[in-house]
Amino acid sequence: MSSSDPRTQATPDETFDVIVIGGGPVGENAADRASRTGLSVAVVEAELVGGECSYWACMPSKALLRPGAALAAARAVPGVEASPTLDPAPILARRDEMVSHWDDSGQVQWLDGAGISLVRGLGRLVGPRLVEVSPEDPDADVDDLPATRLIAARHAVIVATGSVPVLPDTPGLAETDPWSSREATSVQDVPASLVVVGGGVVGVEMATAFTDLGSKVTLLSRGRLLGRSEPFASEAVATGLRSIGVDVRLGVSVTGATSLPDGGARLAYDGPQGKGWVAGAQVLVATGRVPRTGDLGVEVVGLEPGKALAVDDQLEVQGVEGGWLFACGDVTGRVATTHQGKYEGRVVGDVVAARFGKVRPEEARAAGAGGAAREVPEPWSRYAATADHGARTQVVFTRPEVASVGSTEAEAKKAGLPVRAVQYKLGSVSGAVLVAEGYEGTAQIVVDTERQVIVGATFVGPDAAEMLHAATIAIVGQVPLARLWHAVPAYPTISEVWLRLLETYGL
Ligand SMILES: Cc1cc2nc3c(=O)[nH]c(=O)nc-3n(C[C@H](O)[C@H](O)[C@H](O)COP(=O)(O)OP(=O)(O)OC[C@H]3O[C@@H](n4cnc5c(N)ncnc54)[C@H](O)[C@@H]3O)c2cc1C
Ligand SMILES: NC(=O)c1ccc[n+]([C@@H]2O[C@H](COP(=O)([O-])OP(=O)(O)OC[C@H]3O[C@@H](n4cnc5c(N)ncnc54)[C@H](O)[C@@H]3O)[C@@H](O)[C@H]2O)c1
Repeated sequence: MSSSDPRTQATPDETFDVIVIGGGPVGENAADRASRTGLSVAVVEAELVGGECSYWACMPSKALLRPGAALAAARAVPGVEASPTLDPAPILARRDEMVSHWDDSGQVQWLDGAGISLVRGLGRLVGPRLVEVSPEDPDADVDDLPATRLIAARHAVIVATGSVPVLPDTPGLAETDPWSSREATSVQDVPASLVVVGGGVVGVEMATAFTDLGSKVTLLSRGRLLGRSEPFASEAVATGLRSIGVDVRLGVSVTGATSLPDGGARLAYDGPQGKGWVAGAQVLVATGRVPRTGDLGVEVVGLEPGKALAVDDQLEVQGVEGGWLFACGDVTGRVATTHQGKYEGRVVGDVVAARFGKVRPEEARAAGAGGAAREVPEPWSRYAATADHGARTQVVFTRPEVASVGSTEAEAKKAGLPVRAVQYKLGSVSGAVLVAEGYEGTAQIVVDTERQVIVGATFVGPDAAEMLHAATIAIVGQVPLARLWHAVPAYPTISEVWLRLLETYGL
């Protein structure tokens, strides 16, 4: 859009210091921090405040997965009466509670309490610091939605619009009316059988959840499962899925899909044994997500719609003049987890609050204020998302769980680090034996042998999730192994594996 576009000349209906487009978990955090130095902040949200994570992703998926994990834990201890199967009705009812019945009034109340304005509708950039907000579906009955209006930001716009699922252009696939993770996590009627396409995080978690709910699940994956994880984690998850009854087919590429007369679908694929097919009552496509910039108007500031918004460590969008456009969360393409996105939200909120709010001059400088002569904020300061690089965390809530932080061994080697990986079987630790009969799991640390610090860690096993944060602290703190030796794990906890890992390394 040129500066002669009538929308950029129009008087805005309202002006705020900061506009956040997207009221998901990441946008909420950014807005909260940005408002802390007296700036007025508006959040523009097209659907529900709380975003994908609260209603169609993290919360409902974990609510569906927890009962299976609890039952497995009960079964692993003699003397505890465990039911033979799970009952879907109360599981779905609890899921509904966890997503507040897809009602965002609690989150809206929170925004109100924090003094942040909510502007409902789809936000679109129409010029520098200018956002047009319109009802998301212009044809809908929208009595309660405002007509299109123009809002302006005095200082900054922060984009936190998240991501959208990808549907491969496989012939016939779209016509089978496949589920994305939205329909899967909000399921009301559990299908008798489910074919999952994609062996990433959504694929393996949903294969687990729907098996627990009673579906007969087949999972088709082009490569190994969880392709970015340590290979031993991929193998453990494949074994775990097969042990609960999932038909896991690896190395297969879906070539076509046909709808069946009874409402199901048949998928054809090429696999290691040649051509094959599988049919199911429902198909779930879990082949990844892309940043949501397609409908955001980024072309007006010279960026390409559909692409990630590339940011620096202050979350300032690269390639846009004037230091006013920022982005955080899934839309940046950096990391696609809620917690890492919220961390970015806190960083960008603090950067904006310090650069444009009422703070001491040295604080503003530390946050990178000052135009061309500005200082670059220090790594690991509150104005830099340093942990995005070497200390990303993720937990995959399968059985076994996979919890990881930092680099895998392969990533560290690729980055040219001199590393050595050491593993220890969790089942040999007293704490694990007490938690479950026949506990199976593995812990691994990747050590930079020159600096004698940990650069990556992976824990695979029941309840491995809760072991992760110790590793995260060791990595972020760059704690030398010689000092970690003095972090004495309590007996008998599963964390005693830390001692065993250090002994295995040679301490
Ligand atoms: C099935 C599933 C399970 C997951 N489980 C986990 C998990 O256990 N742990 C974890 O850490 N991560 C998990 N994730 C990833 C997590 O959901 C995302 O990383 C997280 O939601 C990103 O937050 P966000 O705020 O960037 O985006 P979102 O949560 O997608 O929020 C973006 C918001 O922006 C709004 N929006 C978009 N465009 C506009 C616009 N133009 N105008 C106004 N509003 C707009 C949307 O309506 C939405 O509310 C899961 C993802 C999926 C799909
Ligand atoms: N517990 C968690 O933290 C959690 C849970 C779910 C999702 N998420 C996030 O959500 C994002 C999306 O998850 P996802 O599983 O959809 O994506 P993903 O990128 O993790 O996995 C996608 C998988 O689909 C495969 N694939 C891609 N195109 C394909 C095609 N045409 N045919 C067959 N397979 C194909 C890929 O090889 C990959 O294995 C992830 O980045 C993840 O971080 C996180």
